[in-house]
Amino acid sequence: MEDTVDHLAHERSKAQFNVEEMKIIWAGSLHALQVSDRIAKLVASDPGFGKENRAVLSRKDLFKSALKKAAYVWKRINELGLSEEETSWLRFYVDELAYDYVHWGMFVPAIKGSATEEQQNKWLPLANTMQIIGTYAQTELGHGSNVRGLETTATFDPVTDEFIIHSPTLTSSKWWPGGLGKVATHAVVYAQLITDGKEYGVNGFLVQIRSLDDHFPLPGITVGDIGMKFGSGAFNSMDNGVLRFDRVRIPRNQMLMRVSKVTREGKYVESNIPKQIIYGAMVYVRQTIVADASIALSRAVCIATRYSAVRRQFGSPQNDQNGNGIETQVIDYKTQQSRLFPLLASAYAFRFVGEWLKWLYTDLIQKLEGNDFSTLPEVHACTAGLKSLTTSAAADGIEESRKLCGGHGYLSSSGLPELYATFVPACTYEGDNVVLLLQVSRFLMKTISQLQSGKKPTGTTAYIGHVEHLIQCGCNVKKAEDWLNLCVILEAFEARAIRLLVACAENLTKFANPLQGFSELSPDLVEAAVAHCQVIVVSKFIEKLQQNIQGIGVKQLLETLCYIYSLNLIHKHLGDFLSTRSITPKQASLASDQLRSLYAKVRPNAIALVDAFNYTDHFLGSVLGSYDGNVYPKLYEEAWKDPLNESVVPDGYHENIRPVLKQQLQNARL
Ligand SMILES: CCCCCCCC/C=C\CCCCCCCCC/C=C/C(=O)SCCNC(=O)CCNC(=O)[C@H](O)C(C)(C)COP(=O)(O)OP(=O)(O)OC[C@H]1O[C@@H](n2cnc3c(N)ncnc32)[C@H](O)[C@@H]1OP(=O)(O)O
Ligand SMILES: Cc1cc2nc3c(=O)[nH]c(=O)nc-3n(C[C@H](O)[C@H](O)[C@H](O)COP(=O)(O)OP(=O)(O)OC[C@H]3O[C@@H](n4cnc5c(N)ncnc54)[C@H](O)[C@@H]3O)c2cc1C
Repeated sequence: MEDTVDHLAHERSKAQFNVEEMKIIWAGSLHALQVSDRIAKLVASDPGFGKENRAVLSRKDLFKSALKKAAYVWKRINELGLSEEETSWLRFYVDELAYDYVHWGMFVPAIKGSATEEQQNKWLPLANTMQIIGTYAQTELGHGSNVRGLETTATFDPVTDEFIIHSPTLTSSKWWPGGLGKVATHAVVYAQLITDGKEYGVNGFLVQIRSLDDHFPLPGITVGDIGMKFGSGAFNSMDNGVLRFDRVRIPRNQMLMRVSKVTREGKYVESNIPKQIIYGAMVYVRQTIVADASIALSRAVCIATRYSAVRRQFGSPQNDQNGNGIETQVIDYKTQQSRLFPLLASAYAFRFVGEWLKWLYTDLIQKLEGNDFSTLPEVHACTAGLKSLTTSAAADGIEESRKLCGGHGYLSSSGLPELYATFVPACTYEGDNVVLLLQVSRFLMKTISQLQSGKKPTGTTAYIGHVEHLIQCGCNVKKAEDWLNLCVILEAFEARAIRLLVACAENLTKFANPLQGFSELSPDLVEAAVAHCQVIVVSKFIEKLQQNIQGIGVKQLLETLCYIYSLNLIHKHLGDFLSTRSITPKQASLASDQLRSLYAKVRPNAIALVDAFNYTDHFLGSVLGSYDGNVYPKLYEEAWKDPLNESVVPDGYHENIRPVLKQQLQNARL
């Protein structure tokens, strides 16, 4: 008989805050919570969205199952007449990577951002109804980070009014685009534009790659899948592809011409729109990846927290003299708390900074519509930096969550290995995390150099305008409780960031060649960029706390999490804080003392804090993280489902086990 006991009920009863209100904070609004909750339940109750066996499917079967699910998603969206908001929640909860992620996540945004109105009117209706399926073909075998170095060419032929798309070398083969391998019918292809014998840099072109009748590649096109990727399941449901062009002709009006165009006569004409708008789809996606990071991390933390409350090891004070009695919940070990609770705090921190980044991006789009490009550099730096910071931390956090679950965390049924394998490439796609931090540092060095000309930094760099104060100020913390002051914390982060940035700027002046200086100092520049991004996350968490937060205990708990996020970072980056004299060694030790008290405050609320994510068991996909905490029967049951257990004596016994055993027996007799 099924066990219906809630093994975590006691934990839930200890919560000191209103969980339902916290769910609203996490979701962003009551409306968002209601819609997401409704769609989560819809997905969880529909067998068409079941996700059993993913880890044991062969690549072909996994891909086929992802195709089936993507088609079913599309069918249900249309049958139910879901709104755009409901649709995105549906895809989110279905939780299976397929071509539709890149179609909706990159192909459509690339057209929206880089095509003219006329082009949008032609292509968007086709894409929006999935009469065509698209991919984003930028990266090549030889070049990913260095977009300017792409080799694919698009040469204008004035005789036929066409572009000739060509892959001149092996390394110019497009490599990685998602959905390209087996599904996409069209691609936005990034290529070097050549007209009238001159090169005009990278531009986007809309190219049909497969027939809409029989799905065969069009003449001149070679296309296929790039092969198995890291981990079982995970990104292997996606057909990341390779694509080569042998002088493929497309009409001139399939160059995406919002930013610049080629006339009928072959003249290249630039508009007053910055060229970087061509990279707009990347800015958009980087912003969404910050939200993905908080989801992926919160999912891992939810699993690790629930399991840590169920799992017991060693004796406890309640034991009798013989050591008999109840063992200690591993969540009560201080080491477990010091590893787990900062991750929990980070999940909330990333959620809030992601929410703010979405606002910043929406604001940019509105400004662009009015031809105001002033915030583009800052938005580029924020999306690049926060994408880098949050994905690196989330990937590390998922792996730490696996370790927090001990041996069982290594089992596929814990959900953690696949979550890690699916999420870790976010550190690479949409820009390698180090390359992106170098972009941030370039922006910051520019901001600092402009101080001399009297330009006042604004937005996320406003603190750089207070350079004199921040270089001189000292931290006033004298006892552990003094750290419970958000202004003190923010100033310590700002002081550390600015001191690292100014040191970099000063060191750069020692090089006659600025490019060489930038390259020599790049490790320091990356560290300074991280410090700046941490200022953003901490300050946005603090801003969140200043909003009208309802519900008993909710604000207090969020404050506790904000302190944990910040003080743990001080602990982790102590070298920076000490070497810049932003804090003293004594203050560092007081921060550690305060962290211990903060962990004690979180402990009774830990389960409720992960319940506030409102994840269904279907979405979590973990026997260790299920809501009821009924871990052991689920683990036991799951093991028996493995294909190896379909037969008692394994296939191959007669060929490969029995002869070995016999030989051992014969050897022993000799
Ligand atoms: C059970 C199942 C388990 C499931 C579990 C699910 C859980 C996981 C959760 C979520 C997973 C969701 C997965 C979703 C699927 C995702 C699919 C992935 C799709 C990936 C797509 C891609 O990767 S597309 C390719 C992206 N490529 C890159 O990002 C390349 C990086 N390189 C660059 O961006 C640039 O080339 C670089 C900026 C590095 C170039 O440098 P450089 O040549 O020096 O600079 P230049 O080009 O000349 O620029 C000069 C100038 O322009 C400014 N600038 C640069 N870029 C931008 C920009 N994007 N916007 C605005 N401005 C820009 C730059 O700062 C310079 O400015 P100035 O200094 O001159 O002022
Ligand atoms: C799962 C997945 C999905 C993807 N989907 C798509 C897609 O749909 N469409 C698409 O076009 N692309 C896609 N990509 C490609 C992705 O965008 C690139 O892999 C990414 O931009 C990194 O580029 P790269 O592979 O050339 O890395 P490289 O640049 O070769 O990086 C290798 C190493 O060199 C370092 N490095 C590189 N340049 C510098 C520098 N200037 N200074 C210091 N260090 C440097 C990096 O830090 C890294 O450690 C995908 C990739 C993955 C993994």
